[in-house]
Amino acid sequence: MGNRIKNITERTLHKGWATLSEIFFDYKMSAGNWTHKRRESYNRGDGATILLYNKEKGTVILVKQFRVSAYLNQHKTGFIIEACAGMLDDDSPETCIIREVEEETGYKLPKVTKLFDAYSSPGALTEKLHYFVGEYTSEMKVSSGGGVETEQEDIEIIEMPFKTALQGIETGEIADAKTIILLQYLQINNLV
Ligand SMILES: Nc1nc2c(ncn2[C@@H]2O[C@H](COP(=O)(O)OP(=O)(O)O[C@H]3O[C@H](CO)[C@@H](O)[C@H](O)[C@@H]3O)[C@@H](O)[C@H]2O)c(=O)[nH]1
Ligand SMILES: [Mg+2]
Repeated sequence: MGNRIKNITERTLHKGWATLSEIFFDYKMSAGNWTHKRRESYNRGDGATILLYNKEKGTVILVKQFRVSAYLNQHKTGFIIEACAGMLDDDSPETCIIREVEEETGYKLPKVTKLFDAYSSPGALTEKLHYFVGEYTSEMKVSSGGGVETEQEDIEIIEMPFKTALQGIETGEIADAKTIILLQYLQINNLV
């Protein structure tokens, strides 16, 4: 196919908590002619997410927090039920997710299993999300969780039957893409 992208330039439109950039590049169309494109791209770094499950109890642990973007886009309450997740900052995905699980849920996991990476929304975000699953037991609960207070996090921890979570996808109570992907991964692979 040859190189179809050249002359990429980037200009920062807004640098705040994350960075919104304007990207210009030359793009060779399938027909062979070159075009000039402009795209906006939002960069808040990469992240990691994990679904905690307990096979014996048939349960999963999810977290619930207010997400203003969903609230602005028709979610009834804005309180979204999600798999635990966090931004990598300078850590490896595995170190990040073990830290986030403890901060958000209070469980300290000795081991996690990496599944795959996926771009969260490649039309608009740079973000690549690293997906994990991990088995939890009650002995792994070391603190109350709930998030980091200095970061104003206010996270509710929800332990629920795996079947109830699957039903939540059908009813719309669970409406977060990474969470649906992970629940279906457990289902397809008969892990719970
Ligand atoms: N001040 C400020 N704080 C922010 C802003 N946006 C987020 N934060 C805060 O930054 C922290 C980020 O928390 P994390 O647990 O690291 O990330 P997350 O918000 O749960 O996001 C995770 O899931 C997302 C997918 O749903 C992923 O997009 C993301 O990469 C990460 O994995 C939270 O305290 C959040 O309130 C902002 O614009 N301003
Ligand atoms: Mg988080």
